[in-house]
Amino acid sequence: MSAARKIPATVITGFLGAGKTTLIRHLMENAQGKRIALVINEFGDLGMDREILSGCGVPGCEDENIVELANGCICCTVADEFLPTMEKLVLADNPPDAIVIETSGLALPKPLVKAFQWPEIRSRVTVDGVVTLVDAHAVAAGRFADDPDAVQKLREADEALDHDNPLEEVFEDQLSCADLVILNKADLLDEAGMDVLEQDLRARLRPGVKLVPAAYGKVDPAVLLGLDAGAEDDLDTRPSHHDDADGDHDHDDFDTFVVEFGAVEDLEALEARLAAAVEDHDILRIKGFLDIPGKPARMLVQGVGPRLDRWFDRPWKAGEERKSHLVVIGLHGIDRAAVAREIREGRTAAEAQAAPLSGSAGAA
Ligand SMILES: Nc1nc2c(ncn2[C@@H]2O[C@H](COP(=O)(O)OP(=O)(O)OP(=O)(O)O)[C@@H](O)[C@H]2O)c(=O)[nH]1
Repeated sequence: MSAARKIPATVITGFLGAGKTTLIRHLMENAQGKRIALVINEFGDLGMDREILSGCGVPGCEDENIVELANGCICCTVADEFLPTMEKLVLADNPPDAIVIETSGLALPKPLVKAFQWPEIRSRVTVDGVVTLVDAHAVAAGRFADDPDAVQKLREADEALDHDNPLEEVFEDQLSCADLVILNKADLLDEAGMDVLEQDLRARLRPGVKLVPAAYGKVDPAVLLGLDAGAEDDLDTRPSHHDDADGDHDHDDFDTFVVEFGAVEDLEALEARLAAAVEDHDILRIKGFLDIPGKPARMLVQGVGPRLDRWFDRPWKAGEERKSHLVVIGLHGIDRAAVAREIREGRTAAEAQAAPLSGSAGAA
């Protein structure tokens, strides 16, 4: 097969909650007849993004059009999961016009691009571009930067400590691998804030990489697709914190788990408990569904750092178990039992007294 007929694959990367799923939904809504296959690489075997997309009702987002790679690190499952998935897509009787891959918000994109160098894939697919979404609001708020005081305290406690910030590393790897950067959540920053952010980020990008501001991932598909980067052929220009890792790297910086509970009678109280849990623990992301009694639809909950969004996404299906369950992603070592208890029951009186909440939400 000639290079000209390779299927273009777009890698959508970006930290947890930057807006990848939202952008993909917008892309599918505006695909204008282009047949796009979706591959989703989740962190942990939880299937939440697939569930959110297939529940959004947009043509092209049906469950059967989405392939999920359940292991958060694609480079470790290349042979078992990624290659067979890609082969199935490209060898189908009616192969897609384009492939869009949503990486886990904790994934390093370079190993994924590297996987396209495997001979079985290279002859049929090319990486059209790595599109990195940035949560402009979170970055401007310094969420990926080290807290200098905290680092100093750690250093004082342990001279030998090699302090790497896993958030910063993932974020920088995603930037330095980009062919295009979308500054998403522009609605949450003013123009001056966006300008400062743009200047700061530009210094961390490869030369010539464009920054495009956006709200809710509303970017013209013509801007996202057709970058023609052939990224698998110029990996050397995309530095990574893990270049020296020799394929042997650590997956243990982050933990993910599910908290299940019953129908939610008092939504405001739950929101206050979630806000308290986010403040008390190293929680990076919360997403899931709630059973609200008397409502025919399930409620989708999206928490990114301290921000919490919620809306009804689709009616419960006939025979579907109505349940409330939230996926929590946090830094490694997070106290799962304490988080689950706080979400289900709230802070204990002693906890509330020991650390009054800084936000507007009070402990429930
Ligand atoms: N205000 C605002 N919220 C946004 C924007 N884009 C996405 N969101 C919200 O941010 C939350 C996370 O969006 P997602 O699209 O799920 O983010 P993601 O990058 O796919 O998240 P992970 O898969 O967990 O990494 C949701 O509540 C979205 O509605 C935006 O431009 N502005």
